[in-house]
Amino acid sequence: MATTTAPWATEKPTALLVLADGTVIEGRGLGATGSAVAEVCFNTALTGYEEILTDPSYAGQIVTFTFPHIGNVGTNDEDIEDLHPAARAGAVGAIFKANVTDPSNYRAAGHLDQWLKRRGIVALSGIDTRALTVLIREKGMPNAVIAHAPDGVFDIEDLKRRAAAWSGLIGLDLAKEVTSGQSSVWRETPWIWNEGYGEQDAPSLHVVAIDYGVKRNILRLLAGLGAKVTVVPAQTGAEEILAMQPDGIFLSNGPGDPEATGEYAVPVIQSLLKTDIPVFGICLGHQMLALALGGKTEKMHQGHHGANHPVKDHTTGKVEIVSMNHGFAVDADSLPEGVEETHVSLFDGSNCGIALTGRPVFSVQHHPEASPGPQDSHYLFRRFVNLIRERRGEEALAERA
Ligand SMILES: NC(=O)CC[C@H](N)C(=O)O
Repeated sequence: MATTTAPWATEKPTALLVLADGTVIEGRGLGATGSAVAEVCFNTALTGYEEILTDPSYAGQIVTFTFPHIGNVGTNDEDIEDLHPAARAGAVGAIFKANVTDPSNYRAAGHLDQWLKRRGIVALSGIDTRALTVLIREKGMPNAVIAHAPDGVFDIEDLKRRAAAWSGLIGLDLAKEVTSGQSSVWRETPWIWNEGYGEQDAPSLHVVAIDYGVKRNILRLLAGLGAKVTVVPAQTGAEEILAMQPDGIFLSNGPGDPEATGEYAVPVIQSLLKTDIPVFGICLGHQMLALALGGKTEKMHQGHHGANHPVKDHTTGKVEIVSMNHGFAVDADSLPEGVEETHVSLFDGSNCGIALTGRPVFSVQHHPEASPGPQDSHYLFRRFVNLIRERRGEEALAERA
């Protein structure tokens, strides 16, 4: 029988979180044994831990869940978000407050502990996640090593050295680590209650999605709106993409520093922008579109990771509650003339969307595909498909279903 009480009175710690400043936090180990060095962030979503941990944008990160009870709905094979699960792109570590209980849910196929082991995610439970969250809010996202040893034996000085020596996410191109090795066609459509995922039959338009670490639900939503989606590796050249005769080009989310990834992605995006093909970017794709247009990105203090962030769409005046996962942001003041700021975070005023004036090119910082999170922003996929339909002389879909 799993326990949910803090075990320290009677147990030896079997996991440690060692921060780059030498702070050592003791917990109970679960998931993979061994250690991982990464940046620690916190995510405030109440549900969707499997989708969060398999979001490739979390590569190079350890996720602290502020929601105290994680794991009680178990795991299944449907709620994964990375395109190539064998490659295990996503978070390298996870931190929970309560110790993980046995699963209780009709969709559960397994226990979170076993699932974390299979995914190679090192995890720790039984700590004061509020205190860690306050620390991140005050000091910013720390670099750290998370270590799990079932016998409780650790070389703490070595862990401290490794945490302090890690370069951090600034300057790291992680998209090349998580992108597809080859092109593929995506046909799965969104999940429907009691039916599961669907299969596309007759796509009417073609979208090429550049995979910097794409989430599956983005591809499902595009497929559900009638797009045949060809997913191409991050380093695919513009000529090769244009030879596929896309009706639209999608720039995906992904991990790491947009400036580092931009080294090869920006020239490709700049070439694609010379055509009149509609372009839509999400998160890392948004940041790289901004870089391609001459803007700048910067590292954030604590980042935005959750499923309850209010964002205002200036083009309609409406507020949407969105899913977010980013530690870098576009500096709105750096945007050149001809690039409008379309969306803004109502938490801190940071940039959440841009569009090229008079052109079918736009992107957002948040995650309109949710998974997990609210579906308020699904309309952005329809906005993209409508730009494609307009260029093809077809009637627009209603922006909200
Ligand atoms: N979800 C994403 O695409 C994240 C983009 C980028 N890696 C960031 O942290 O800001």
